[in-house]
Amino acid sequence: MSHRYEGAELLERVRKANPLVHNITNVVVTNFTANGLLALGASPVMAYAKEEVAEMAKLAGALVLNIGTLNAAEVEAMLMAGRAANEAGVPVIFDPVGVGATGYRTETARCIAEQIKLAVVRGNAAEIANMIGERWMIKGVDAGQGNGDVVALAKRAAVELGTVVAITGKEDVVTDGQAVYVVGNGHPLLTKVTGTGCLATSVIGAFAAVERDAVKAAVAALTYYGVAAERAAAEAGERGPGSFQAAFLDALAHTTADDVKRTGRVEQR
Ligand SMILES: Nc1ncnc2c1ncn2[C@@H]1O[C@H](COP(=O)(O)OP(=O)(O)O)[C@@H](O)[C@H]1O
Ligand SMILES: Cc1ncsc1CCOP(=O)(O)O
Ligand SMILES: [Mg+2]
Repeated sequence: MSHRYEGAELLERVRKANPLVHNITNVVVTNFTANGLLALGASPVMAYAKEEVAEMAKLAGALVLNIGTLNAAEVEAMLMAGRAANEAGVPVIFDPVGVGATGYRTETARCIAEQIKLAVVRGNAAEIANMIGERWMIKGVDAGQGNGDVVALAKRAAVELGTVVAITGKEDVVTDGQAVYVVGNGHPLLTKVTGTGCLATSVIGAFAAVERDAVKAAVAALTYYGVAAERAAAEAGERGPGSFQAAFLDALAHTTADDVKRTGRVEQR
């Protein structure tokens, strides 16, 4: 069964609603994330101070937490923002960047997952595995993509974490532990531009702001994202990662619901 059409409709809903997405993210990807959300048609804000995060999270359509360059003050702010979002019914999306690489990242990510009700956790296969104490190879080395185990991993993680899990890679897997969707769109050049995973997480946030079914939101977001990447690669891929990055921002703005309908590849497993 295909959810392409529903996904296309969600893209239009995001653009109509222009949802505020509150990001507490890392220093590497901040500008790219804001520009990517603007290109999509959402409204980004980055706010980190403990004096204001709760207020901002309550105002937002979604809260995105990303531990890419974490430190103690930021983690404290994430927990405050997460609690406020939970109280206000604002969906919280989590990107466990680099979990498994250091004990601090692993402990922090698990603490956030325990204390905050998360709508979606989005990471690569190694990060999601390490979230649930399974030791997969760290990014840069094949973490199991293509051998079918990613679906099983995503289901185990969704059950254990009690949330929707999205594992990205050559194919993206989205599951709540029961229904499983695999998105085939994307392009290898995405792995040559830093922040494309982090931006994918924030784009899921924008879709979750307009769709409370987190599986639907994540599938629609990642399909749109992959379709835009294919368009950018066709436009500028020959020139390399720099041109691709600019073309990708343009494609995020220009990809329409109709493009997603025509070229989105979503499969239910
Ligand atoms: N080999 C690949 N082919 C096509 N798309 C890919 C490939 N690897 C990753 N992607 C896409 O790149 C984006 C970022 O995913 P990923 O690289 O897994 O995140 P991260 O940077 O957090 O590790 C996702 O949209 C994903 O679908
Ligand atoms: C390079 C780097 N180092 C800490 S966070 C970060 C960005 C990671 O972004 P992504 O996971 O989207 O490639
Ligand atoms: Mg990442």
